[in-house]
Amino acid sequence: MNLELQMIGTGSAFAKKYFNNNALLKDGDFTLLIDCGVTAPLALHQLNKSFADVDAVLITHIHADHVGGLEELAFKMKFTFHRKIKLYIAESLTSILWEHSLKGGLYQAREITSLEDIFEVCPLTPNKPYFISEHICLELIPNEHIPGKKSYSLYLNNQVFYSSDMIYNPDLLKYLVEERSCGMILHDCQLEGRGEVHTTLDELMRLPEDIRKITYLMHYGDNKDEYHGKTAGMEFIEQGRSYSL
Ligand SMILES: Nc1ccn([C@@H]2O[C@@H]3COP(=O)(O)O[C@H]3[C@H]2O)c(=O)n1
Ligand SMILES: [Zn+2]
Ligand SMILES: [Zn+2]
Repeated sequence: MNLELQMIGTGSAFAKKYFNNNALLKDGDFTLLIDCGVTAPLALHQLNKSFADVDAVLITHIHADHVGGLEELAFKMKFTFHRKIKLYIAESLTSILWEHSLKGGLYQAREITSLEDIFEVCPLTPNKPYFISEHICLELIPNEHIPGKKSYSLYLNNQVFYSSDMIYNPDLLKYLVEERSCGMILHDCQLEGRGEVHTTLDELMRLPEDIRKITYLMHYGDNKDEYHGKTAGMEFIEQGRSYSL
């Protein structure tokens, strides 16, 4: 596939040791930022990067650890870099993102009155693949996360499933592996407590071995190190490290 995935953060929403669960997906010179949480500017800075290195941003759902850095990104693009990058987002979320999340901070008469004043908005229809660069094919898969709130997982190049935030859905994982040649799963992983809005480690440990073998854990809490060797063979994705896909 020849893509590189670098998690700029691997933490759960309120983790303090890890940044928000956001990623850079690189296809040669093209860099997609997958989610842009509150900590994204600092996370990039600590990797000697900045929003200047980002060519497009994709949003999976509207929670601060996934969109909270967009205000800074937008201001930087508009007034520092003078560049409009592509915003990939489910069509169902475009007006919600502006009206309920970004407008309060970004609105400026005659300058910024809509998402389109900042981004080249690319609304995506779920369950439909889109080539967004030469080698990145992206599909949004609707998932269950928060009651009444739309949120999406990603399926990359018909091979890699990126859960973003979702409750346990083993049937979806089995379907992707058995019917759609999925060879890698990056899954959110709540280490403790009941999985009311996320998937828990206990739930993932119930998956069949062939699925666990290709499952990597992300969006975890600060005490992740206590769970090394206690994950039924599933590896933790490491913040800052680059993975070849
Ligand atoms: N019903 C809810 C809703 C939200 N939350 C917490 O808030 C976080 C928002 O970002 P997240 O990454 O989806 O994780 C959520 C829960 O930690 C929660 O614990 N229970
Ligand atoms: Zn989250
Ligand atoms: Zn969330």
